[in-house]
Amino acid sequence: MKFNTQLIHGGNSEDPTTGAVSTPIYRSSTFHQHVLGGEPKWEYSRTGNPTRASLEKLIAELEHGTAGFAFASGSAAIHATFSLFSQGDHFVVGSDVYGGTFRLINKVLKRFGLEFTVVDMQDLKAVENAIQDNTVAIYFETPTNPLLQIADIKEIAAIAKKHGVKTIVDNTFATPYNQQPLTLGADIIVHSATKYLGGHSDVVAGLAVTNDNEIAEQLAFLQNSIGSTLGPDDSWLLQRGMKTLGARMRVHQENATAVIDFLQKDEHIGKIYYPGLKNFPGHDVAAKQMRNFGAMISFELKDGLDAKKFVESLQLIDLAESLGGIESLIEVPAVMTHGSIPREIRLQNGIKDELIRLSVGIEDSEDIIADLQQALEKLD
Ligand SMILES: Cc1ncc(COP(=O)(O)O)c(C=O)c1O
Ligand SMILES: N[C@@H](CCSC[C@H](N)C(=O)O)C(=O)O
Repeated sequence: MKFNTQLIHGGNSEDPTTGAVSTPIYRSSTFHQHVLGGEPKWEYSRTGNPTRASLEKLIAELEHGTAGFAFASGSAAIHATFSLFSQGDHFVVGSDVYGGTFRLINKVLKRFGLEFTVVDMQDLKAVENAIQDNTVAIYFETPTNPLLQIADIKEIAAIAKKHGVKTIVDNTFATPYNQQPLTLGADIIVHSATKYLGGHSDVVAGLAVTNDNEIAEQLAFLQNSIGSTLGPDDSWLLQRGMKTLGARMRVHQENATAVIDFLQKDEHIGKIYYPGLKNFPGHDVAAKQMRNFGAMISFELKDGLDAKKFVESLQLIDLAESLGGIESLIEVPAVMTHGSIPREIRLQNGIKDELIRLSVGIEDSEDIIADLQQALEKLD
């Protein structure tokens, strides 16, 4: 089955008892057991739920994994993944990650004795040099949030394998439509499914996928033990959203290309961060490992122009945290999504106070551009 067909017909796309083509929402918290002490397929909905299982099967298929796991948020999926490891274990982690992941690492996981070395994932030598005797995994995003930096998954996974450590990729920005890290050598993928996978800004969810049976067994154990599972209603809503991922991504891409073209020509715009630009540092690697470059764009205004006034002047594009929804969203990472990173570390990692991040939606591109233009003209 090809990708778009899989989106629609993958998972348990037909209910075994009724033939319903949309997986039913099984709201039951528990399931009747016919035999005491038997091994029922379903016993309790934290342990396993048919609606959630359909979604988990679908994401495993899309990412070429053998097992998928659905969580109450992307952060919960990331937390469960790090919970595979133990006190004293060391991780090499990308320097540009979502602010909440930085917070989880620094304010939570470190308290439990996990150790981290932060590295620019674009520098393969630095990645290898950061590996220590107690390193267990390399964790990174590509493209990153919010600088759109590109890490070479195949090369990093090869370094990891050479040293006997795991590769964990946050595939939120690319989605399996644009990039499939397990096929490039990664061991675990995590997603904030709140973003492109859900696609309609109406569900908070997280997913993890692996192709390693031992990790899968442990993740199932942790998912049940920690209990931050995705409920059946949200599982259904997410799978419903995912059916149109391919169709949405094509329009997101078309619109992003038009917006990039506009931004490049506009006199108010300074630096643009977008892997589709030929002179962007990660362009060649992105072209090699991604189907297309995606619809996340970060940019700076020319020196002296007021970023606050610009984002507050937009009328169609929402000033809001999150990304990947059908509606265009804009934000200032330093104040919003990456506000939990101390300013000096943020600046050191390249996230300027004035950086603006745009998630290009699937409205008519003329309207998105007209809105950007009118807000930019207010700066004159
Ligand atoms: C790249 C990335 N990973 C993980 C997360 C966490 O996901 P969630 O908000 O669903 O917990 C986010 C955003 O929140 C993100 O942008
Ligand atoms: N205020 C939230 C931040 C949510 S950011 C959501 C998303 N990852 C994005 O990058 O837009 C928090 O502090 O967790």
